[in-house]
Amino acid sequence: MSQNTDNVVGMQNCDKYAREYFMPPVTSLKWTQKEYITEAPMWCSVDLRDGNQALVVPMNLEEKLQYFQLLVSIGFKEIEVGFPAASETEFAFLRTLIEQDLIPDDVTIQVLTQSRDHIIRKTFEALHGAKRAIVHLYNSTSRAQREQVFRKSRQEIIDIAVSGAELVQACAAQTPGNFQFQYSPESFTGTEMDFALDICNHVLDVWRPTPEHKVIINLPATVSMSMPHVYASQIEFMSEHLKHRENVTLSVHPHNDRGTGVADAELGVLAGAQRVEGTLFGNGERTGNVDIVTLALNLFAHGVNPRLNFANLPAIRAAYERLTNMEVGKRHPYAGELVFTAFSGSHQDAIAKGMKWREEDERRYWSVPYLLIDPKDVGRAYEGDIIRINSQSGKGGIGYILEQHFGIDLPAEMREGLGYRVKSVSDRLHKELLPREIYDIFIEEFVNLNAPVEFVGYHVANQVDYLTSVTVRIDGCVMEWTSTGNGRLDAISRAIQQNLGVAYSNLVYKEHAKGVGSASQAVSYIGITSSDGTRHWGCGMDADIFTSSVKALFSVVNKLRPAVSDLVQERSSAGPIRSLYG
Ligand SMILES: CC(=O)SCCNC(=O)CCNC(=O)[C@H](O)C(C)(C)COP(=O)(O)OP(=O)(O)OC[C@H]1O[C@@H](n2cnc3c(N)ncnc32)[C@H](O)[C@@H]1OP(=O)(O)O
Ligand SMILES: CC(C)C(=O)C(=O)O
Repeated sequence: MSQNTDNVVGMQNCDKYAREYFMPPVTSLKWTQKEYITEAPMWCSVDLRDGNQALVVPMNLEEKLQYFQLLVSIGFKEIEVGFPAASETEFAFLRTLIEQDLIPDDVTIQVLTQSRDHIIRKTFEALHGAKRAIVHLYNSTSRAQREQVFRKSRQEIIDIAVSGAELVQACAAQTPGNFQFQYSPESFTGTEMDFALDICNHVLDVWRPTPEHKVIINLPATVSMSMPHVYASQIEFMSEHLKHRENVTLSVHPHNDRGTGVADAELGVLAGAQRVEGTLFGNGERTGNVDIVTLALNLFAHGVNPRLNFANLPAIRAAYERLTNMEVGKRHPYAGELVFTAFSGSHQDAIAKGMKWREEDERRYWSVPYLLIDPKDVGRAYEGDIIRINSQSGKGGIGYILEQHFGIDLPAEMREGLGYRVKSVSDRLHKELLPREIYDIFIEEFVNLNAPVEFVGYHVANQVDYLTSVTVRIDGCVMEWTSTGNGRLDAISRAIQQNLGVAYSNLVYKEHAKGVGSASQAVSYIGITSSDGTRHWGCGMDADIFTSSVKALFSVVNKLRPAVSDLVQERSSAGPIRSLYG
């Protein structure tokens, strides 16, 4: 349903934009029948060229060398290393790679050149002795570039491409090294499809690819102009009509002007592209090139081996940021600081339960709610990365933090009270709470509470009716209370109720160990229901398991405040609380 926007002012000049792209004359769109990409495409990193040419300060020689090593370590087999005719640094970098034999045998370098004689000749000068290199020739083909920049007819633009292709071929024949050829009709997305096809076929007719010497035809979304399905249709059209198709490697090179670089690349591959050019984290001109990290990990998340290694993504990101001086956004897919983090309560609850469900049987496919992939697979830790706590958080997440960081496995009922307490602290302070701060709130609110009634010790006189005396200190006075019960804890509980005059029921108990070996502690939780029907919880920690439960009992009794404080005051003035030493 369209909205009436007549009264929305400010953007009426949208009518100056036409859609300067060209839908191909297709009758069938085979790519629409495919559900997902079943195999990783060939990847070509263009970080050191397209990425580098977009930096405020392009990388120096040493930085380019380090970046090259980074790309090799990730597993790129094709790397566009630069535009050797552009600058001394670019030229020297290529010479260094070749002369110092820094290119692994399974890696092919690629260089870009305009279709201009002196630029092509300079490029081959730089390539002298390259073991394997792709020479990437381009000229602009879009209607806008033909009319405004080159002011040439279609035929004249074809002539630029063909003469460049011929010179590349001639230079390759005279230059020591092994060379493969690539052609890009630059600004392809603004080019009429019949013309894009025509110019590529002219270049292919010059290079005449064979199975041994395939040619790469690279169809760039130099500027992304259409919705991704149009780009996919363009790729499929080219794929189906290019000459020598069986000896052509079809490549895509999406930019991200419309924020759809990843979609363009994925649909382009569905539509027949066998190769993708892009950069780490999408660095590149304007809004960048397509992000290969995202593409690769999207495949990974579909159970397809991306054949690039991002198992230590934080280290790759750090190297990228250091060398390019660019920043990866906090919500950048897979790599951003916050992309595996849930602050909100219902997400945290589902994640914590989902993680447990999978821990029970690791053969289960990963389907943890809200987490597309297992953060550990890209080098992220669960601790500190997944669940973080602020005023939007809930008991599930808070319980998860205490369990993961401190081995505290709270009873479900107890989580709620702590949850509200932690949220309110975060809300009041208007900040995220770190695990240690949450633990401190837990300790302060629930653990080994000893005021107004301090537990000092206990003695069990017999095991028949569990005659037990418990020593306490109130307001500096030490006293001993005695009672029987159907167990030691019950006897102590009765002693407390009789001597303090409090009444509670439904005592529930849970305990577990925390830590291992001599440092291990017993952690006990006790819940009671006071006479007004409210549930209260306390926790005790001690090296001795029974002592921890007594401490838990005293903690919860002390939490009955103000009731207990009042009773203590009343009773001590009336005298029935007998002091031993006071
Ligand atoms: C979409 C892309 O990313 S394409 C890659 C872009 N990258 C770069 O440009 C970075 C490296 N470039 C450079 O350092 C410089 O541009 C150089 C060294 C290559 C060339 O420098 P210059 O000749 O001084 O300048 P410039 O690039 O502006 O040249 C413009 C001329 O080349 C022509 N031209 C531009 N691209 C091409 C091309 N691919 N093929 C043929 N001619 C071209 C223009 O029409 C213009 O012609 P004119 O002189 O008749 O007006
Ligand atoms: C040279 C070409 C492939 C390019 O970088 C682009 O069109 O974006």
